[in-house]
Amino acid sequence: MNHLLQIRRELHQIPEKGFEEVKTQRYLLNYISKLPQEHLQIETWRTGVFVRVKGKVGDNTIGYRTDIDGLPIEEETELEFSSTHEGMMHACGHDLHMTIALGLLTHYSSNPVNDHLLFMFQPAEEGPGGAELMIQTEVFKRWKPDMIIALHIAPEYPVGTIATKPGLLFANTSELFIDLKGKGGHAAFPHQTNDMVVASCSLVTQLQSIVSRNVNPLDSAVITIGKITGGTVQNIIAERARLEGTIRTLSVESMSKVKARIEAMVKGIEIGYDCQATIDYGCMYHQVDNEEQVTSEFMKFVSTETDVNVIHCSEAMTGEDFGYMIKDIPGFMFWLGVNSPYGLHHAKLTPDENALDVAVSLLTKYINFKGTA
Ligand SMILES: CC(=O)N[C@@H](CCC[C@H](N)C(=O)O)C(=O)O
Repeated sequence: MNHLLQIRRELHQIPEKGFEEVKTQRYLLNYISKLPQEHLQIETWRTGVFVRVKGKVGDNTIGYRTDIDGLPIEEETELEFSSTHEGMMHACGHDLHMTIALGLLTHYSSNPVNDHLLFMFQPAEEGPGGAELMIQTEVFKRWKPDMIIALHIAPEYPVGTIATKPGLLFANTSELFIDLKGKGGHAAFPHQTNDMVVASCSLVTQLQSIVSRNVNPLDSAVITIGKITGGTVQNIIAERARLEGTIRTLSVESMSKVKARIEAMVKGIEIGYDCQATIDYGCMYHQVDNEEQVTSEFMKFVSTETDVNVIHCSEAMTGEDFGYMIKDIPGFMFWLGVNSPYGLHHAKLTPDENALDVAVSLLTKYINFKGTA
């Protein structure tokens, strides 16, 4: 079997939650330990790994980041190499992202370029967020890259397509957890209670008006409530309910505005339903803002390649904590076409593995170009 396929399939079987990527880290370290070590320096950070490939001249450092965590989804692909971890799946392509990073590292471990390369295997992209913490480490500061690259698989594009743009690519995100506490009681005596199922339904409905009525129609925002829990059994009025969701905005300012409106509505629910509410914003990610010059240069580079097609895409409401890595260091992220009928975060996501060779080959050419310039 093709070497990259084998890595991808082995990693696919062991998806783990953010900061619990113990087997994944062991797999990565074991793989890296078998590469020629002469040019490599390896450091771990929590469940992540840094690998530096010392350059031949070594004034500059090119960073390459992959995320390594999985998602709490029960896989339904029926692939023979499906997840062996119940209720967990690599449903956002991080198994492919890691494989591509290992493919590049394998090549550069015996073929270093002039520049140093820094590979970052970053935990917890799906939450609670590893990038912001990883760049605060002493190791990152010591090996600080001058530019950083990352990719994300794109199920909607065919294999051989790369899509990106200079400037804003991914949105600002904030998780959203709202807990409501009222007064439970007998289903037959609603007048003696404050029903948190009714309160939560009303709140979910009200939240829908924020994007349609409070955000400039020429701007964009999303409020998604992905999970509601409340109550205990069908004939008891629920004392508690919890809403879990996420907020997405295309500007930092809109995020503050959306949050202010949510807070006002939650206050209204407290008064209207005589209950107590708490809001927790969980993890928040800074927008992915591709640096204009390096992204344009990359797109131009890809356009000269005959076997890859580059598209100037629109920004997306997805979030990525990679945004923190390129906040102060020039860099970019791009979409890699993997042609899956099912999208990201879907239990039947089946990326076309031919995209692995496309990415490794393209990025090897690009890093050679940048790293020997
Ligand atoms: C690429 C991608 O799908 N990223 C995730 C990031 C999630 C951040 C956080 N857990 C949240 O839900 O806000 C995404 O859902 O866009």
